[in-house]
Amino acid sequence: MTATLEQRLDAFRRLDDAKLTFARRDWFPGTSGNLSIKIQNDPLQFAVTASGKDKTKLSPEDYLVVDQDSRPVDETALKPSAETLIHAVVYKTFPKAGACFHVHTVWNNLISELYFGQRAFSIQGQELIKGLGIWEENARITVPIVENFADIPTLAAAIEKVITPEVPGVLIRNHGIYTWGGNDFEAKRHLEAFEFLFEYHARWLQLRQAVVSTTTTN
Ligand SMILES: CSCCC(=O)C(=O)COP(=O)(O)O
Ligand SMILES: [Zn+2]
Repeated sequence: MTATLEQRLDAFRRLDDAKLTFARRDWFPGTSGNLSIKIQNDPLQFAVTASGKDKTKLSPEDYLVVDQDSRPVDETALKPSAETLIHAVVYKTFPKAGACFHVHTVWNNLISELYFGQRAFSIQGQELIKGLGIWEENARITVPIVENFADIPTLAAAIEKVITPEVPGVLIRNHGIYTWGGNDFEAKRHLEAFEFLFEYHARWLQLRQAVVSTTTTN
């Protein structure tokens, strides 16, 4: 069965909301980023941003619906995001995922490069970890980091190997983050929590270094 017009319009409207919210935060520099909302599981169909668009703007040609092979469901001149395969991997790996968001920010890029050697970024004891749906005392999270392969099937396969149900995100080295959730509200909350944790940690390293330099030179 294919998605109804009502389902598509609802997904497009939700994508508009998420897109404008993230655009206001400058989370789509240079047309980067892509967003999707799942419409149905069996067979998989999801609405995804069209490739190369200015994501700070709204137009009638912003989204299209694709299938489990990342192919458009309808005849269209629009091209799905170049990274649609990654969204498909998320939905196939986690059938309960209902939305998947990808942004490039300075903070997520810095953390992805700083910790690429360990292939993971870990952080503990931060309140915002609860924003990821993890409520245990003094929780520690580990976000996997993959190489930024130019070949998207290779990148998608690398992501498929490292994503886990415990932590709803993956960093791509010097590229950005993919995060997901049961619906668009949850995926947005996860993205905001990740970005807070990345920025906090990067700023903490800077401040700590500044304090160490001051105390050793005085
Ligand atoms: C100029 S950004 C390079 C491609 C990318 O990483 C991205 O997120 C946007 O690609 P899309 O095809 O979804 O516009
Ligand atoms: Zn990207």
